[in-house]
Amino acid sequence: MKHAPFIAVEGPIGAGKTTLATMLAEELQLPIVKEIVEENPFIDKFYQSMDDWSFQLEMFFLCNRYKQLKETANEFTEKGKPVVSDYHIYKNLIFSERTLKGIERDKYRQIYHVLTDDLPKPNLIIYIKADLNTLLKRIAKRGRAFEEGIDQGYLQQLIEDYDAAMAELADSPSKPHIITIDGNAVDFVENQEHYEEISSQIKELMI
Ligand SMILES: Nc1ncnc2c1ncn2[C@@H]1O[C@H](COP(=O)(O)OP(=O)(O)OP(=O)(O)O)[C@@H](O)[C@H]1O
Ligand SMILES: Nc1nc(=O)c2ncn([C@H]3C[C@H](O)[C@@H](CO)O3)c2[nH]1
Repeated sequence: MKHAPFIAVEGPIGAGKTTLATMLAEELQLPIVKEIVEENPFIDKFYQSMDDWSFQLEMFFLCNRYKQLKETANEFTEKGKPVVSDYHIYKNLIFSERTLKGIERDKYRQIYHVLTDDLPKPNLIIYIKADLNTLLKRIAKRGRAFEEGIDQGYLQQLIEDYDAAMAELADSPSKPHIITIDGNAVDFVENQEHYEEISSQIKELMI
């Protein structure tokens, strides 16, 4: 890898991004950038009524991530220091293209590009793929109240959107290296060998 690794762990809701990103940051002694969840003032309302709250929610995520990634650039990537994150900024487009419609979607897309085009982009993505059953089990295990009645059609659609997005990212100008993990079969939480298999692939790329 030519530059210091900027590692993003990605995958649909409940795939295990924060869990894996945290494990990697601990083992590799890297700083971690984590998504803001609990302080989000729109997330409950969004899950109760997506049509009414999508724009506010997507803008909130975008502004937060923009701020975090500006700080990440200043503190780490522009200084050639490695960092791991439990998201890729591109997830804003993955979600917003699904949740927004018409003029709001067009406006959001424009704002997204204005804000993010010059942000640093990860050069290594760990993509955790998982099917609907696995995600539903993990979401239930985590037990966040606002995700209790999550629409299965929405989740399935996001699974497919994520696959398409990873193909787009692979072709994007930042040309990230993408490691895809079968999140149904690989259990990096309970199985140490499974975890080491992932971390050794990353360590090899960091040499
Ligand atoms: N490989 C795994 N095997 C079993 N349980 C897992 C695995 N990965 C994650 N979990 C559990 O699944 C739940 C969801 O994991 P986590 O919060 O890391 O997902 P996430 O992808 O970051 O979610 P979100 O999209 O909501 O940010 C947690 O309870 C976590 O302990
Ligand atoms: N609509 C929408 N847009 C996003 O950019 C986005 N990022 C995360 N999420 C949802 C998934 C989890 O429920 C919860 C925590 O990740 O928030 C999002 N929802």
